[in-house]
Amino acid sequence: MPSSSTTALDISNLHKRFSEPAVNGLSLTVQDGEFYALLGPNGAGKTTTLRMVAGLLEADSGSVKVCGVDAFSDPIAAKQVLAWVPDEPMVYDKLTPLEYLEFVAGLWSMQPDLARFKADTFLESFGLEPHANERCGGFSKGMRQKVALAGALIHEPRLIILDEPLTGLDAGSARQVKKVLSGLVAQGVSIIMTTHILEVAERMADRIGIIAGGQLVAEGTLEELRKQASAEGNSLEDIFLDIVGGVSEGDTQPGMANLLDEKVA
Ligand SMILES: Nc1ncnc2c1ncn2[C@@H]1O[C@H](COP(=O)(O)OP(=O)(O)OP(=O)(O)O)[C@@H](O)[C@H]1O
Repeated sequence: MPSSSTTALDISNLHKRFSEPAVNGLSLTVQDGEFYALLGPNGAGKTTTLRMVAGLLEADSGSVKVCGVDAFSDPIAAKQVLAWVPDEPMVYDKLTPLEYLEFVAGLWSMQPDLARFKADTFLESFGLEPHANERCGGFSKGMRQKVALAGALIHEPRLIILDEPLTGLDAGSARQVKKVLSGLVAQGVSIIMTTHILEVAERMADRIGIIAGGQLVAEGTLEELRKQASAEGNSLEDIFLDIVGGVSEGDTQPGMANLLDEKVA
């Protein structure tokens, strides 16, 4: 059972190697009700870390605790308190959003009345109400993303793990998703999210962790990061580029420059 610990996520000395080390002794914590943004250049190990936390990839060593539950020795209990939303979410084309959400709620053995209430609430929050009874097969990528996100949130997880949740969303959809996430954090839910949209991390995150080469190279509030960086400017972009340098790992392209072109509402 989850403990009453105030730590929603406790990652300690996590390692994962493919042909090269992808995650190399990473440790970080996310407190209850905290919004934590995980930043890093391409190939830094962000997705690999989150996949291990979500129980989708076996770690070589280290430990992960989700709301006090050891995710490696008790993965089912850990999965009950977390939500995982990958960057390419999957929904069933032949189901309508309402059917999909009721199906997912059924997998969690939720009471039908509560499931319907939660489904209606999310469909409204994500502007999907008018499409509640249309099949997902005809939906745009952004609409499918919002349906998948609603499905991941319906069982009232205490820790939400999001990998690039805003990629591919238009400004209006991004705003809807950000509003839902902020509302959940205000209720005490914890979020760890990867993003290349630094403006989102700057605006939404309580704390920001920067990883490079599979290791946490900086962490703190925006103010704390400002003090750690020697950047002349003081935007998160300046701090980020100062800390990780301007070049992505294994990449000859300028680091975040192309990604920073993405703008959100
Ligand atoms: N299944 C895999 N098999 C082999 N190598 C992998 C696998 N998954 C990830 N890697 C490698 O591990 C390293 C970290 O990848 P990861 O996807 O975690 O980075 P990331 O920080 O999420 O990058 P991005 O910002 O581009 O999504 C990369 O070098 C990647 O090529």
